[in-house]
Amino acid sequence: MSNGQPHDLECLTIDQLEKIAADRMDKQTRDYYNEGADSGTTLAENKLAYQKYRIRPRVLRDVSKIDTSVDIFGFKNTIPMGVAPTAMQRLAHQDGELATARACRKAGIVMGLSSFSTTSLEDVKGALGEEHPGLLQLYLFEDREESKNLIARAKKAGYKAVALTVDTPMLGRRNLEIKNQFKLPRHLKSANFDREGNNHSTTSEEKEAEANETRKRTQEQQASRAGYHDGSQWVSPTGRITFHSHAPNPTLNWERDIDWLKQQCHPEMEVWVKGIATGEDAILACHHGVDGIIVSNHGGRQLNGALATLDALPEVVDAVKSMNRKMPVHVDGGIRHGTDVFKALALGADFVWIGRPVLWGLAYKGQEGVDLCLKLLNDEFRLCMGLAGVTRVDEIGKEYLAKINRDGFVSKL
Ligand SMILES: Cc1cc2nc3c(=O)[nH]c(=O)nc-3n(C[C@H](O)[C@H](O)[C@H](O)COP(=O)(O)O)c2cc1C
Ligand SMILES: CC(C)CC(=O)C(=O)O
Repeated sequence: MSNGQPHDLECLTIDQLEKIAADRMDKQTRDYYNEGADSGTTLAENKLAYQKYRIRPRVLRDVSKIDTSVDIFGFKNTIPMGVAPTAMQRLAHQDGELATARACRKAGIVMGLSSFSTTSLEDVKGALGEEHPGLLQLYLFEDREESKNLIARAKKAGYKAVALTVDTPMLGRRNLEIKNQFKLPRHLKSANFDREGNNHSTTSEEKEAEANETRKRTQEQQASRAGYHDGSQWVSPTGRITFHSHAPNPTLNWERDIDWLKQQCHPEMEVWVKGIATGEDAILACHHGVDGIIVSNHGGRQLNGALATLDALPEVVDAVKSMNRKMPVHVDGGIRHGTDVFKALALGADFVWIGRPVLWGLAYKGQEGVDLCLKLLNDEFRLCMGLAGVTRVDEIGKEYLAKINRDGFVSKL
C-alpha cells in the first residue's frame, strides 16, 4: 500500500465514504448495516469516545522512516488494524466477501470472516491466498456437529485463528431490522451452511445469477416477507440455518464451551474470544487459556447502554496485566480515522478491527472501494505516527495521550 497512489477526490475520508455509500445501498441493507441496538446510544458513543482524547505530539525526532507494521498470527500486517467479521457482504456488492479478501490481500491486512458470510470460507481463503492468515468468526451452535464441521473446514482451508463471538447469547433488538422484516434475500445464501452445495464453492453461472439479482434488488428495494419477528426473537419459517435462528446461543459458558473449542482448534488454529467488555471477563479469559481477546460490543448492535469499547479498554488492559500473562488485547467499534487507531493503541490495545467502513467501501465500488477504505486509514495512521513523533508501533503509549474531561480540562494519562 503506497502513499503515492492518486486520491479519490470524491472520497477523502471515511465519513465521506459513509455518506456516499448510504446512497448506493437499498434501504434494507443500509438499515441492517448501519443501525445499532435500541436507541443507538452505544453505537454513537463508540465513535464519540475517541473525541475525549487528544494526542500529545513529540517533535524533532527524525520520522523519515516509519514502520507501521505489526505481527499477527505469524503474518506481517501492514498496520495494527484488521477487517472485522461482518455478515452477508454480498448485500453491499455482488463480489461481497471475495472483494474484501482481495483488498485485504493487496493491502497486507488480515481479514475476519463471519460464519454468516455469503461466500464460502474456502472461496474466501482462496482469494486471500496461502500467505495470508484468515480468522474465522464463530457462533457456536447448540448443535455441535455443525460447528465441529465448520471448524474442521476452516482448519483444512488454512485459517490460522477462530474468534468465538460471545456477546450474542441473544440477539440485540434492532428496530429497523424488525420493521423491515429483514432477512437474507432469496438469491443469496449463508454460504457456509448451504446443504445443497457439496463443495461450498460457487460456480461462475451462479455468480452471474447472483449479480443480476443483486442489481435487480437494489433497483426495486423490495421488502422481504418471509420470516417474522415475534416480539423477542426472529422466527424462520424454513427450518434452514439462518442468522436469526442460529447465531444466538443462550447456553454458551466458559467451562464447557471454551475448553471444547480449544480441543477442536489447537494447535493449528488460535482461539480468540470476541465481545469482552469488562476486566472480570478478561481475567476469566486468561484463566481459560484463550489466545487473545477482542474488546467489542458488536458495533453497538447488542446491548444498548453498554460502555463504549474505548472506555472499556483500559480496565481490560489492566486486568490482563494483573494476570502476568502475555495475552493480546484487541478492540473494535467506532474506529473511523487513523488517529483513532493511534489512540486505541495508546490506551493499551495491541491491534484494532474495523467493521462498517469496509461495508461502505464495498457498497461504493466493490474491491476498489475497500482498497480505498484501507488506504485512507493506512495513510492517516502513518501520518499520525509521523506527526506525533513515533516511528515504530510499539513506541505508542499512554504518554502520547491527554484526556479532555467533562468540564473541558485536559489531564495527562
Ligand atoms: C452489518 C454487520 C454485521 C456484523 N456481523 C457480525 C458477525 O457475523 N459476527 C460478529 O462477530 N460480528 C459481527 N459484526 C460486528 C463486527 O464484527 C464488529 O464488532 C463491529 O462492526 C465493529 O464496529 P464498527 O462497525 O463501528 O467498526 C457485524 C457488524 C455489522 C455492522
Ligand atoms: C449473523 C448475525 C447475527 C450477524 C451479526 O452479527 C450482526 O448482524 O450483527
